[in-house]
Amino acid sequence: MIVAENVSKTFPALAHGQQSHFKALDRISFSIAAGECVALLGASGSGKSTLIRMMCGLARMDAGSGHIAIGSKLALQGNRFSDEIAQTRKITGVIFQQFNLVGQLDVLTNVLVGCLHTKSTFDVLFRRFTEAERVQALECLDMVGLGPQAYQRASTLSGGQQQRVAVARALLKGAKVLLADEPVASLDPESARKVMDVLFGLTKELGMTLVVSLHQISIARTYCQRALGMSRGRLVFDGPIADLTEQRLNQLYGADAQELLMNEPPAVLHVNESQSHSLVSA
Ligand SMILES: Nc1ncnc2c1ncn2[C@@H]1O[C@H](COP(=O)(O)OP(=O)(O)OP(=O)(O)O)[C@@H](O)[C@H]1O
Repeated sequence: MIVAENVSKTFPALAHGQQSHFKALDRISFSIAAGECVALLGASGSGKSTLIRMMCGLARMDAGSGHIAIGSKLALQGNRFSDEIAQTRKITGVIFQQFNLVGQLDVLTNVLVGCLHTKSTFDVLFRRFTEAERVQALECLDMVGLGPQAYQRASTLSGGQQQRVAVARALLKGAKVLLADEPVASLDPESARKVMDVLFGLTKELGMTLVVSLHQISIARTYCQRALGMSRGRLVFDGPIADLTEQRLNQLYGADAQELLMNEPPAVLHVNESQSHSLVSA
């Protein structure tokens, strides 16, 4: 479902007052099968967000890089967007740490934003949505446990609820691939658990592919079977999350590994795959 081949990204930088460059991604290659749930791990600055931005087609790679394909369509090739990028963007939903909701609009309208790519500029400007779109958006809100909040202003929701609205928006878009960039980093443990339950439960139920960058190892261990581990722009681990030994965590996080493990919240209970998403409470 996702293939990355030889992905590199260099940013301009200053070193000792001189123009220089900084390699944020260095020849990254991996492939992810449909339906997989993969944790993207690594210390701050290791390149996780940059990689996610490439996968969702928000940024270009270096000239001479390989390619990124989503759902057998080419998104990026070398330093250019592919002709097929509209198709890869259409099936890719992105969830950021900072929810990206419009606070003064109601929750339902924020979800309806997920279908903007199917509408004309005129409809978008005047927020003209069909009854069918509204019904579908309400269904998506129900799926993340927020049906009753549909007509509340988005700004009145808690952080965890706002993140679930972002998930509902990706569902309405009909995304087959979900890329989540630190979706629970700013949430308390209980809200984080609810958001991860929704993300994990729905992606399993709908057969979506999930790549989620996380700072909390315990959350990654609870929900994901596989991890990609980044260090200084390089992919240094790709395998079952159970194989992430202390030695490998030291490689990923360096001197911060011990502190990170000591500050980990207790592992949350693994959501039962047969549990319905309707169990999620507001
Ligand atoms: N637009 C940019 N210009 C210059 N450098 C950048 C730019 N974007 C990212 N970088 C650098 O690239 C490196 C990787 O950044 P990135 O945000 O991908 O890391 P990350 O692993 O997601 O970190 P965090 O976990 O803190 O979000 C960092 O050193 C960052 O400063």
